[in-house]
Amino acid sequence: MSTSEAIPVVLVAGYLGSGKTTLVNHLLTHARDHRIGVIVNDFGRVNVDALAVAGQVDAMLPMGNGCLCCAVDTAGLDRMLKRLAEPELGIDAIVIEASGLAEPRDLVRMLLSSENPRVAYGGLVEVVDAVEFEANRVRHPELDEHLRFADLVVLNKTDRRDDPGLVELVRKVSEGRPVVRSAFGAIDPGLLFDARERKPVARQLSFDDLRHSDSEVHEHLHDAYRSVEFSSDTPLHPRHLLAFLTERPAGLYRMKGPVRFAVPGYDDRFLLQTVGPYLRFHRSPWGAEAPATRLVLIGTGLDEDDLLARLAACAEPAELPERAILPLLKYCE
Ligand SMILES: Nc1nc2c(ncn2[C@@H]2O[C@H](COP(=O)(O)OP(=O)(O)OP(=O)(O)O)[C@@H](O)[C@H]2O)c(=O)[nH]1
Repeated sequence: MSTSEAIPVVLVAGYLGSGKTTLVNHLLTHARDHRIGVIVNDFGRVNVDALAVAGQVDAMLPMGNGCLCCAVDTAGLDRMLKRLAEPELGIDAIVIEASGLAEPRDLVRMLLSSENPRVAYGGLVEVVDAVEFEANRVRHPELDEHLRFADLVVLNKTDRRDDPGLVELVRKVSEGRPVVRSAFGAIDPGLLFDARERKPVARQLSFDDLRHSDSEVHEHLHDAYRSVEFSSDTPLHPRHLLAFLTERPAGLYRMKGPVRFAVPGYDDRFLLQTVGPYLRFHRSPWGAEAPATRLVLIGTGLDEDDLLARLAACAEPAELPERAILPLLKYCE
């Protein structure tokens, strides 16, 4: 299996009672054509309650909707990832629900150090209780740091408190992380990951798909996040693209798509994937696909015109020497 097909592993963290299980269950029940594997990193306490998983550690249950659930302790994480990533399971994404007391950094570190080529870091989602936000910050000052470490913040329980000032505060504390509001964890799975191979990339993230899929989720979508598409037949200058990627706008959560460069010897398909600050390219031949850059950018508060103009400015029709691409190769798998 090529790394371009690596399964994203999304970590869902957040303080006790913030709504992590509710969000995970929402993802499972709104999976549409995604197949999601769930790992409850809960140090013994199984709490995927809405799915009635009354298992013991390492239990793995095939669910009616095609999902798999299991519970695992930290030591077993790698083993569970390996099992869930078996190609015959056809899993599109793996979601790990951290214990409310877990240190998200440890989980991220563990994931990034995984040597399993079938899985890839898919982002740290920090769930925040809108009602208890200020009180929890006082009781647990480390929560501020968790927010700064997150790739995406889900401000949950907005049915009980929906305050624009709070969104601003969360954005400030998290130092500009993308923030989406939710009630009962109702975020669109398409924000976190794509369905693999069953649909062409161009459709995976289209608003039309989302519009016609689920009205409840859809209601949150417009103000929750947006996707911006950029395409160019003209090759991009690797250094200019890297400069863009280094200065990604704060609200940009993830980015994906093939990139074309005009560097002799490097005219392959460079599949770009970013989540938060993480960035990688997977290089492979174009095959039957027409060489062109086609990127989808997903985030909150994105300035589409600015993004498109900055990406268009990366176009460089002239052939470039090898040294132009060298700095980018360290992000290649
Ligand atoms: N009103 C309201 N209640 C919510 C929302 N999301 C979750 N809850 C409730 O809040 C409680 C805690 O939700 P969970 O999803 O179990 O939270 P958790 O973060 O998994 O909790 P721990 O596993 O204990 O850390 C449950 O009673 C949920 O039904 C929401 O958006 N609005």
